[in-house]
Amino acid sequence: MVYNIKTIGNNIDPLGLQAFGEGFVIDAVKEDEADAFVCRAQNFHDYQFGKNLLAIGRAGAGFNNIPVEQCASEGIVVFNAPGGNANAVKEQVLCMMIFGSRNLKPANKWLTSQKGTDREIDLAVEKGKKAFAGSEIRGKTLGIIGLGNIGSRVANDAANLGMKVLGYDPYISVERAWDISHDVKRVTNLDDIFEEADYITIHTPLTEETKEMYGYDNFSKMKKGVILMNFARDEITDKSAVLDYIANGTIQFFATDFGSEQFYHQEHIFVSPHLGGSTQEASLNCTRMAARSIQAYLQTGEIINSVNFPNVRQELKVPYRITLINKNVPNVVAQISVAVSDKNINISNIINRSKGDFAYTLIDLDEQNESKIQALVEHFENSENIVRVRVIKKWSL
Ligand SMILES: NC(=O)c1ccc[n+]([C@@H]2O[C@H](COP(=O)([O-])OP(=O)(O)OC[C@H]3O[C@@H](n4cnc5c(N)ncnc54)[C@H](O)[C@@H]3O)[C@@H](O)[C@H]2O)c1
Ligand SMILES: O=C(O)CC[C@@H](O)C(=O)O
Repeated sequence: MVYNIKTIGNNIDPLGLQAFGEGFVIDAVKEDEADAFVCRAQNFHDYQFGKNLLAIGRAGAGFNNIPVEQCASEGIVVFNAPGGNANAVKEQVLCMMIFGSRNLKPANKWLTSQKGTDREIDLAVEKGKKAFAGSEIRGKTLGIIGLGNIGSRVANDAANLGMKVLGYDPYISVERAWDISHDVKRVTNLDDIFEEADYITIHTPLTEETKEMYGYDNFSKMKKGVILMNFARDEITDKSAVLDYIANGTIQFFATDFGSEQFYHQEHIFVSPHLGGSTQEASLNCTRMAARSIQAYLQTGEIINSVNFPNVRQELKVPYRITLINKNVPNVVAQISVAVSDKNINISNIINRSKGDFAYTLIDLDEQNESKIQALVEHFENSENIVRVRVIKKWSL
């Protein structure tokens, strides 16, 4: 069995794609014939997915560019690469804190406007540089909103650099909480971040809840001279509020990874072109993670790192495995079991896990007879609550 993978956009790491290995062909077919896509930040809202498409691998963390619920309803499993670019973003955030504190942007602008011989410039520098004397991050308070893969790494490293770190994340996973240094103080009220922090960095996904969440209301609680960073998503901060609070001196420096004309050529703003997660290492990690998830899903039906279906892992030991994407409605598992026994087939193992309106069912069958399996597949294909049926044959019996 050969699977066709289509890369979307031209920023997919070729070395990372090698993780697909044998049994996969890259970019040999058109988008509507592919079994799976590997993509980065391309927008798939309003995109018409092909009927054959089984999976999308997002070689990155944020998946707000993909309509994941629509994908679930069309039987498409969406994977991301959690943590694959977290170190890259963390490093840029640490860089921005220091870059902002040391006034390097206005200092560089002032210096490069000086004319004359080197001696004359040197005299001007020594006379004028005090206007740009900055402050150190050691001993200051950093507030982090979102303590996931990126936020937790920023928290630990900032604590190691001598900062007092406050973290806010009402949905933090237990696993992630274990990774965070005891020196990081967890706060349960967002106001504590805005009232106490000298530096604030946001690392939450863009959701209905977080869209423009950070604006006038929070900023009115900030101390004067705060350095604010948004390396999460453009829409998370209210742009007018950012500009107004820069104008009144509350925000001393704003670093964002998302371009907007309103932010260009502003002394107190540094805009980077969505570079936080764009290092060679991160691109390789993320592509490799997306490729491995797709590979496992297509070849074995296992789900690892999906954002629209639960994780399902089960070693493939039987001749035939059937996987179903079904509506999460009562009685489906019973109907599936009855259908299998009606064909006089024995179930070796069945796993059914739901997420939202859809569920994934993996059925391992103690059966070698291909025509019996085919009849069962046809039954499932005609079942109203089942949106995707796949049959996976163990390679070597
Ligand atoms: N600039 C870049 O290149 C770049 C790179 C990677 C990720 N990102 C963005 O950063 C986001 C975070 O990435 P990550 O890898 O840390 O993701 P993650 O899923 O590991 O962590 C997100 C954290 O945010 C928390 N959270 C969710 N809603 C929250 C809320 N309302 N308030 C506080 N915390 C909340 C979650 O509980 C989770 O712990 C991504 O969703 C993506 O949008 C940007
Ligand atoms: O793919 C990219 O270049 C951006 C990645 C980043 O925004 C992410 O959410 O992982």
